[in-house]
Amino acid sequence: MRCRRPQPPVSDSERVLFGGALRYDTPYVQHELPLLRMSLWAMARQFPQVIGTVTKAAWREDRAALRTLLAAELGQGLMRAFALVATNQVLVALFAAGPTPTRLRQALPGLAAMATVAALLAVLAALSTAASGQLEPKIERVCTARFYQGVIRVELAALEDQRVQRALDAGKFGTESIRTMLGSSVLVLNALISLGAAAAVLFLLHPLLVLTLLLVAAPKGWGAVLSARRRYASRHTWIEHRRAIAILTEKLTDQRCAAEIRVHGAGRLLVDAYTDMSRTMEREQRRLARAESATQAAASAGSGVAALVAYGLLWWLLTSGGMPLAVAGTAVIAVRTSSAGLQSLVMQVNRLYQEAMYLKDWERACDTARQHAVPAGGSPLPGPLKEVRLEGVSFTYPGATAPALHAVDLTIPPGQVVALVGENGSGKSTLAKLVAGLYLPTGGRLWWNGTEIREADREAVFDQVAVLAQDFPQWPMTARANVHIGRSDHPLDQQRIEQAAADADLADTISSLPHGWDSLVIKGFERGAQLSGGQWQRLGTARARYRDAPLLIVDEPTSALDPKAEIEAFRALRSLADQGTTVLLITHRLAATATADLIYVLDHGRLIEHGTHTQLMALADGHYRSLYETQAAQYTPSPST
Ligand SMILES: Nc1ncnc2c1ncn2[C@@H]1O[C@H](COP(=O)(O)OP(=O)(O)OP(=O)(O)O)[C@@H](O)[C@H]1O
Repeated sequence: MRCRRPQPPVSDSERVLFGGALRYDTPYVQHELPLLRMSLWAMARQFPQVIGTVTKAAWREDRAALRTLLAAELGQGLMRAFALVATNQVLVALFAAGPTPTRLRQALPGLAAMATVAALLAVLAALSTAASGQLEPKIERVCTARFYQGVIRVELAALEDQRVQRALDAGKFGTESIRTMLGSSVLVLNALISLGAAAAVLFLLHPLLVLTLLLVAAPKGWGAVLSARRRYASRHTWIEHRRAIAILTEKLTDQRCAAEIRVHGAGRLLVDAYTDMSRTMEREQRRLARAESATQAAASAGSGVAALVAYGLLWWLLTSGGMPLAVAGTAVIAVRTSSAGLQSLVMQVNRLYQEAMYLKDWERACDTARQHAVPAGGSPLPGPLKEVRLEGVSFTYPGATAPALHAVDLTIPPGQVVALVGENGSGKSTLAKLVAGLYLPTGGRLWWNGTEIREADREAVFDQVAVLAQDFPQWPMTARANVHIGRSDHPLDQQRIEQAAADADLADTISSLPHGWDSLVIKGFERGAQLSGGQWQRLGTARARYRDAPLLIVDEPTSALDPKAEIEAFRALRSLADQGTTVLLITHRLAATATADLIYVLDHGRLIEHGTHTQLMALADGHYRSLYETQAAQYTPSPST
C-alpha cells in the first residue's frame, strides 16, 4: 500500500526568509520515504527482528518484569479464548428447548465462568501495565545513557566529520523509540494472541467462521493503514513547518534579539511570517481531514458490505442445518470484538516499524561513537609537567582544503606564561587544542613530558589541563556548580571554590547575587540571575582556577572585562605562573603579552617568530612589532589632534 507524500505550497514568507521551504536534511527525513514505500507484507516480515531487539534489551535489564509481562499477555489471550467458549456455553443453554427458568439455570455455570474470566482479565491487564511501566523507563534510561556515554568520548576531530555528526544526531531519536517500541510490541503481542485465540475458537466451532472474521476486519484494517500512513506523511510536512515557525517565533522572545526586534522592526516581519506560514499549515490540515473522512467512509462501506457477506454466510450455515443458532451468536460476538483488535494490530505494526528505523539509528550511533572514541589507556604521564614540545606539527581540519597549522616547532616550558599571538585565523586556538590533546596532529609529533601524544593516556593529558576557551560554556546551573564542574570528579570543596572566586575577582559578584552561590546563573527560573558578559568571564576564570591543573590554557580571557579588571586578570595569570602553573595565553591584547616569558607569533598557520617581548620588539621588520605598534598607536594621540 503506497501513499503520496503531501506537498504543501511554499508561502511567500518562506521564500523571503529561507529562499523556499525550510526542509531539513535531518535523520527524521531519512526515514520518511523508506517507510512510505514499504509494503505491508515487507513490514510484517521485520516484525520478529524488531520484537527480538526490544526483548533482548528488556531481558538484560529486568528479567522478572519481562517474564511477568509475557505471562500476563499470554494469559489475557487465553482468557479471551476461554471467554468465547463460555459465551458459547451460555448461548447454547439459552437457545435450548425447555422453560426459561430451567434454561437460565443451565446458563449459570457459563455466566459464572464469564465473570471469573473478566476478573482474571482485569488482574492480568493490571499486571501487564505494571510490568511494562517498570520496564519501559529502565530500557530507555539504559539505552540513552549508553548513547551519551559514547558521545562524550568521541574525538573532537571526528565530530567535525559530517557523517559522524549525522550518525550521532540520528541516534538521539532512537533512545525514545526503544521505549515506544516496547509499548507497541506489547500491544501487537496482545492483539496477535487475542486474534489467534478467537480464530482458534471459531475454527473449532466451524472452520468457515474464520472467514467471517477476516471478511469484516479486512476493510477496517485497510482504512487504518492508509490513514496511519497518511497521518505520518502529513505529520512530517507539518513538523517541518512547525520547526521553521518555531525558529522564527523563539527569536521573538529571545532577549538577545529584543533590541533589533524593536529598533529595526524585525518583530513585525517575523509575526507576519508566522501568520503566513500558519495559513499554509492550516490548508494542509484541512486536506488531511478531508482525505481521512473519505477513507473512513470507504472503509466503513467496505466493512458493511463484508458484514453483509459474512452474515449471509452465517444465514446459509444456519438454514442449511450445519450450525446451531448459539454457535452463530458466538461467531457474531467474536467477529465484532476481533475486528477492533485487528485494526489496532495493523496500526501498531506500522508504528513498530517506524520506531524500529530510529532504533537502528541508535545502534549505528553507538557503533560510530565507539569507533571514533578517544582511545582508552596508553602511557601514563607521571610526575609534574616538564614540557610540551611540538615537532613539525601540522593540522588540517577534517574536510578542510588547507591546513590550519604548518610544521610548527615549539616548546612550552613549565611554570611560565607562554603567549600565542597572531592575526585572526592564524591558528592560535587550533594550536592550543592540539596542546590540550583535543586534536591529534595530522603531521609531525607532539610530546607531553617525553611521551608522544598518540601513545599517551589521553585521560591523563586532559587531567593536567584546564581550559578557558573564548566561547566557554555558560552552564545553566548554580554559580557554585558552575565553578565545581571544573573538577567535578572530586568532591565539592567550598573553601577552594571561594579561593578560586577570589583569584578570579568574582567574590563581589557572588555576594551581590540574592542567593549567593546558590543563585542560578540563568534567568527565568526561581533564584535565577542574569550575569553580565564580564561577570560570566570571571565565573569561567574561577572554574578554570578551581580545576587547579598544571597547564592552564586561556583563550582571550579578558575580552569582556573592563580595563582595571583586565590588568588585574593578567597580573593574576602572572602570579599563577610564579607559583608553578604553566599558562598558555592566547590574546590580542599585546600590552599583556609584554610580561609573558615567551611569545610565539603565528601567521597563516606558521610559526614565524618567537622570543620575549624585548627580543621581538628588537626585530626591525618583525610581525609582532608591527602588531604591537599598530595597537599602541591607537592610544597615542595623532599630531593633528
Ligand atoms: N572547526 C573548524 N573546522 C574547519 N576549519 C576551522 C575550524 N576551526 C578553525 N578553522 C580554521 O582554522 C584556521 C585557524 O583557526 P583558529 O581558530 O585556530 O585561529 P585563531 O588564530 O585562534 O583565530 P582568532 O584570533 O580569530 O580566534 C582558520 O582558517 C579557521 O577558519
